[in-house]
Amino acid sequence: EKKARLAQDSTTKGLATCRVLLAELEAHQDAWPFLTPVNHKAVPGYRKVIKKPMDFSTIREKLITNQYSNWETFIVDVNLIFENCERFNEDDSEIGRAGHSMRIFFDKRWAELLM
Ligand SMILES: Cc1ncccc1N[C@@H](C)c1ccc2c(c1)OCCCO2
Repeated sequence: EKKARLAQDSTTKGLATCRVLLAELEAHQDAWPFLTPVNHKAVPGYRKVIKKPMDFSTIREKLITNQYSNWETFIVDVNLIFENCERFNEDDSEIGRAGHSMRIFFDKRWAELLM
């Protein structure tokens, strides 16, 4: 509850938990569309439609270079991946389904680890 949230917030423990969570996301079988930045040359229209691209390798780089002040700023970037996916991909598509699967997994795990 509140006390736990405060304890998790800007402590190193909160960010160490983000590393655990990110490793689980990267290892998930449905992570494949989200592991590296979308190459806009390979995906026509992506650069125009998606204003704030994000992917797991970029999040990892930001974690390593201390660009997240707390776990909440980390969560914002993870959710950006799923929002971008829903915006660009049909729900009934390979990548769309992978995005929904990853979001369900993520929502469950961060609640268990960080709340
Ligand atoms: C997350 C996302 N959203 C929209 C489009 C692509 C992606 N992911 C990228 C990594 C990707 C996945 C599948 C691809 C692809 C690129 O290359 C074009 C050829 C088809 O295969």
